[in-house]
Amino acid sequence: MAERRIAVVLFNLGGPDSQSAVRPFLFNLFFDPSIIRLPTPLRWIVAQVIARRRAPIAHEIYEKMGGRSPILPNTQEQAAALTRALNDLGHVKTFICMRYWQPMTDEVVKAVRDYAPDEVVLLPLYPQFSTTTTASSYRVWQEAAKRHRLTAPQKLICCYPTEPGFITALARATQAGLEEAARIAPQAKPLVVFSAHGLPKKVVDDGDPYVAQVTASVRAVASWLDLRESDWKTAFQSRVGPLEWVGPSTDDVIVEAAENDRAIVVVPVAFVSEHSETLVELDIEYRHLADARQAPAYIRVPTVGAQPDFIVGLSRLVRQALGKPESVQDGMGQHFCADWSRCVCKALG
Ligand SMILES: C=CC1=C(C)c2cc3[nH]c(cc4nc(cc5[nH]c(cc1n2)c(C)c5CCC(=O)O)C(CCC(=O)O)=C4C)c(C)c3C=C
Ligand SMILES: [Fe+2]
Ligand SMILES: [Fe+2]
Repeated sequence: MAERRIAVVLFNLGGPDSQSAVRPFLFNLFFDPSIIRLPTPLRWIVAQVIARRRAPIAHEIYEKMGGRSPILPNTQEQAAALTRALNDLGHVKTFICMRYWQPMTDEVVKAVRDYAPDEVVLLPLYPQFSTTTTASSYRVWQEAAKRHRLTAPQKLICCYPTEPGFITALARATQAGLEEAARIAPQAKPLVVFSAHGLPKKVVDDGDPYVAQVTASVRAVASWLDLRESDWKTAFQSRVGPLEWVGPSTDDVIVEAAENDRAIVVVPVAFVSEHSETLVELDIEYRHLADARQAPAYIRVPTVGAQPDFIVGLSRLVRQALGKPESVQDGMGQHFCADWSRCVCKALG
């Protein structure tokens, strides 16, 4: 019998690969109706205006990382590790599909169609579901699949905020961060600051489950580490634009912790690889805030990246979606949740 051909598609955000890509990347982001909820002609104008205004700040951010985002090479490393973890399943090929910069959806859909898979598994590199990330990637994927006649059965893994491999990888890295803080500042009480990308408050009020799922991830890590409530806080970073965003903001929490002589251990809980939000915002800007207030320690825990526990977790999700023993297919047909009892991702339907 011929080997089953499986395509695994990793959804991620993407990032500029040169300084000249910064403005078109920002335009793509702000032209997304999941990010700016306006009708098309107006959204096009608004996206042009915001991209032009934001470009100088974004240029500075990417300059600090050598003029480009490392999100693609980091995602490629995860893709290679995941392919190895799935090689017993048959002929498995992993594709990367970025939302706002290359490789983008049309190109990837055509590559997947040309691979002629028997099954396609769509795996967002966003453990927590948001209308602004997973749902946005999924919508443009479906549109492109129709356009390019990709007809193989497709399954979306919607979210996995408490997937054990993800939680174990994050908890182990946090444990190492706490040990480092104790070595640098043995006298100081540590505070673990779980930091997630924020969202406009209106998006959450309209039913986006992202913040609830971030909270589920945080509680799972805190419980793995046996932390007390006073040992940790959840905070939200990367605010852009004039709207009110969910809080508390990571910078405020860091300033307060530093002023209270806490040793700060920052854990990125919604990013699974390194990019501007970790390497610049957390490592440079927020470290500067902590140093200026003489925090006894400021440790930034690395993202889970290609850590074996995380990759095993991702491979488990793919196996579940392919209908292997522990399949958790829900009532929505093609949609799979790692933990449906906690999942409120009906926003997808
Ligand atoms: C959990 C992941 C993310 C959510 C939710 C999210 C929502 C969101 N983002 C913006 C605006 C920007 N995001 C930018 C960069 C960026 N965002 C994410 C992830 C989420 N965004 C990542 C991984 C990155 C890094 C990309 C890279 O560097 O490779 C940027 C660009 C950088 C900058 O100018 O600060 C913007 C702008 C909004 C408005 C939003 C929800 C409405
Ligand atoms: Fe973002
Ligand atoms: Fe779900």
